[in-house]
Amino acid sequence: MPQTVALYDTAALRALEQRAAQALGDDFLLMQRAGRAAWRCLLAHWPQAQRIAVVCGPGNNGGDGYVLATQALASGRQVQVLRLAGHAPRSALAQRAHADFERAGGQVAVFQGALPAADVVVDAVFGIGLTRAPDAECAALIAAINAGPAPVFALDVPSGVDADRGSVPGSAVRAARTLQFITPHRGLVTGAALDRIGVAEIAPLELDPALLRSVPVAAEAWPAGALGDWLPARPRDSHKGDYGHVLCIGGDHGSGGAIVLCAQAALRSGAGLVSVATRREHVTALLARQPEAMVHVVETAAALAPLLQRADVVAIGPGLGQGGWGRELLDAVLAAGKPLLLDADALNLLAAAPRALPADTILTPHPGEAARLLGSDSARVQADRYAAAQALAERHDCVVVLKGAGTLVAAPQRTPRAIAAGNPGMAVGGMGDLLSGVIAALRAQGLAAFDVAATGALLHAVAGDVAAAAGERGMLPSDLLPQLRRCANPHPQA
Ligand SMILES: NC(=O)C1=CN([C@@H]2O[C@H](COP(=O)(O)OP(=O)(O)OC[C@H]3O[C@@H](n4cnc5c(N)ncnc54)[C@H](O)[C@@H]3O)[C@@H](O)[C@H]2O)[C@@H](O)CC1
Ligand SMILES: [K+]
Repeated sequence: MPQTVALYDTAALRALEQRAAQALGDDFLLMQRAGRAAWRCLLAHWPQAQRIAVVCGPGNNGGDGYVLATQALASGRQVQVLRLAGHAPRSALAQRAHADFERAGGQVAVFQGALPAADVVVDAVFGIGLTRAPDAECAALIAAINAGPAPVFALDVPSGVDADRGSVPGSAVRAARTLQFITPHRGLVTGAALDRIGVAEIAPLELDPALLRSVPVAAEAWPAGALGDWLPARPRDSHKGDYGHVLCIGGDHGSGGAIVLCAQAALRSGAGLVSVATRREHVTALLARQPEAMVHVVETAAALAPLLQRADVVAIGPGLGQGGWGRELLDAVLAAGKPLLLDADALNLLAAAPRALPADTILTPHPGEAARLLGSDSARVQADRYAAAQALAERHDCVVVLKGAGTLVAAPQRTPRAIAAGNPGMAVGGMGDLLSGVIAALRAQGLAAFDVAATGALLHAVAGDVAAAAGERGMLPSDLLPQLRRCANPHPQA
């Protein structure tokens, strides 16, 4: 069964590169391994390709490209290497790889605005050494790579993507496949990178695994297969009291749907009991839709008090609004000190009036909400999702689930986790309300806050992927409800 996957940052990779070069006695060996592994990967996936275009940059990523091109030449393929006028090989290793290519009879053309016709285009412009947004000339090269009909095979990183942050500071190559060298990069599992990377593969370059253990892990990716390791068991002699009582609070005037979805998701994720505290006008519709929910009219904090007492976990925010009603209920919830999840307008209320949160509170912001909590803007949050999630977790001493493509889970002093599941069909109103219910239900089943945040986000994403089999466009949050049940039971008993 696939487990979580260790992800590394570029600082760790640089350290590894140095140690590996020392161990090997010649740092060019690693580049040769990279270029050759890339050539084997190209052959494995595009065995019919005869015309190979290789676009090389000035650094060692370009060097990998020259090694690949030399291999392609030796195999008798038609090879066209090109680069920008200003991208002559700069590093000693790239110069060596370039010299080998020329010695083998290869020629390098300067990019004049168009790429040659090719069956595969190899992107070796920039790897982990990207330091700034590509300038206009480089952006034109990237645009030409993206515009062609040929599939793009990126070496190490789709050029223009920040391998640590997952952001695209200017323009970036959109690859069909990316072969990462040595380790998976932490940036390539979140944010804008996900729309550039295509199918991701790793070439470990025969490095001693002990070397890899000598550098710190920057993040952990949680793929679908990890879900079964984290979902709590359901003993055969258990009863509803063993699975906790979730209280969902929200649904101000005109916003009833959000709290219905939250409660339904909590029920479909295995909570023993689910209560809802909402406005009177939503009660009938909610009960008609979901009779298993215990629905309470709560117009004041006083009416909430007995419900809070009975709850094991509280989820507040979906459809809560930012008026007096929502504020009063949020204040009462914070004072109660129960295990807590804050979402949507509860987060906006917190941003407007910051205050201490109970230990292990879980926040589930989208980038806009995270930005409001940080006094920033969504573009800056998206420019470094890891940093934003960590800063928010530390500011409020809580667990943060930063939603969006490649959802991140962060907490103080913990290695961040990146959810390696989910799809753009989930970009629709109401999906976040489901996530609140899922996480609250799993918390009620006894998981610790940091683990429950990642497990819940993964369950939600995997259910989204199963539901998307019928089509991403037009997928609704309620389409995920039956899939939540299916995915929350990955090992049905015989
Ligand atoms: N780290 C490792 O262990 C290994 C690295 N290898 C390759 O080496 C790469 C890293 O090489 P480098 O450190 O030379 O970095 P890159 O080749 O990614 O790029 C660095 C070069 O590009 C320039 N540059 C950066 N951003 C630019 C921009 N926006 N516009 C114009 N020029 C820009 C820099 O000034 C520098 O000359 C990896 O991605 C990988 O492909 C492999 O050879 C195998 C082993
Ligand atoms: K590249």
